[in-house]
Amino acid sequence: MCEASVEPFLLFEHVNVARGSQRVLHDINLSIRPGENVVILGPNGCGKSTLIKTMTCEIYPLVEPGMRVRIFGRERWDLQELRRRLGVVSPELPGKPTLKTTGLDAVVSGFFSSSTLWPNLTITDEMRSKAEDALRLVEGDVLGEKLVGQMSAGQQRRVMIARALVRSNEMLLLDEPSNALDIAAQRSLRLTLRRLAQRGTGILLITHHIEDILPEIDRVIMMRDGRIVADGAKRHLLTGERLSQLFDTEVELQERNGFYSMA
Ligand SMILES: Nc1ncnc2c1ncn2[C@@H]1O[C@H](COP(=O)(O)OP(=O)(O)OP(=O)(O)O)[C@@H](O)[C@H]1O
Repeated sequence: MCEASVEPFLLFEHVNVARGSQRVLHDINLSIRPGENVVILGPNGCGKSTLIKTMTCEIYPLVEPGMRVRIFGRERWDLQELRRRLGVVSPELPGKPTLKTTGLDAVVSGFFSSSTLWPNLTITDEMRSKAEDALRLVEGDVLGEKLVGQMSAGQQRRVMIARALVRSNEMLLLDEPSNALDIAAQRSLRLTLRRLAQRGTGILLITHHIEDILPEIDRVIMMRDGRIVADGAKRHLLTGERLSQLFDTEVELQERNGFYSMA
């Protein structure tokens, strides 16, 4: 199959989004292929999280002439169905009840997009077995029995990735995944994400940590003031000069074994 015939995972045309009375995304045009690995970079408040929330239909664009949103080739989605195809890992837990849930049950709760396994839910053996597989995939087997509220931030993040993967392993959307993780937990999270990318899961990453940009990520989208100001190959865009302009501060970059860091 030639590349041009592959239906994009996401297609945004002339997307504008308001939050409150303020327009925060302006004329976003974006196409992302399934399995593509992309990082979105930009200063605080530039609209990165709003963009992700628009992709997951938590926020809707303004209905205006020329606006078009297609996700997995469709314009209309039942939210539950969309969340079954799209793995979303946000910085927060899905809700307080998650804290009293075991790691395995938290992953199973992903099938229902719920914060815990409420008594009315019907859980099948297949769901449990898929949840165990997902936990294994993030090397979180030992977390199955542990209460989420008693896990470290890094362990919770692993469980949340498994929870996102249990529904789908097509595309994983991660908003600041390494926040609040210590150096070892950040490293192990990156290894987990690299493994997933190498297996064909598309990674769409928002981060403030340059070190989070995996070697497998080859596309960089830069945002500023609610607009996409650059979108292209990592080798062209991930430079100190570009980042200095984007963040309005002097940035020097160094690259080692496919990873970048501030010099
Ligand atoms: N719940 C909200 N209600 C109203 N405005 C909001 C809300 N959340 C965000 N905004 C505004 O939308 C704009 C974009 O915010 P968003 O959180 O998408 O940026 P961001 O790039 O993800 O920021 P950060 O890097 O700090 O997480 C900002 O001007 C922000 O003040």
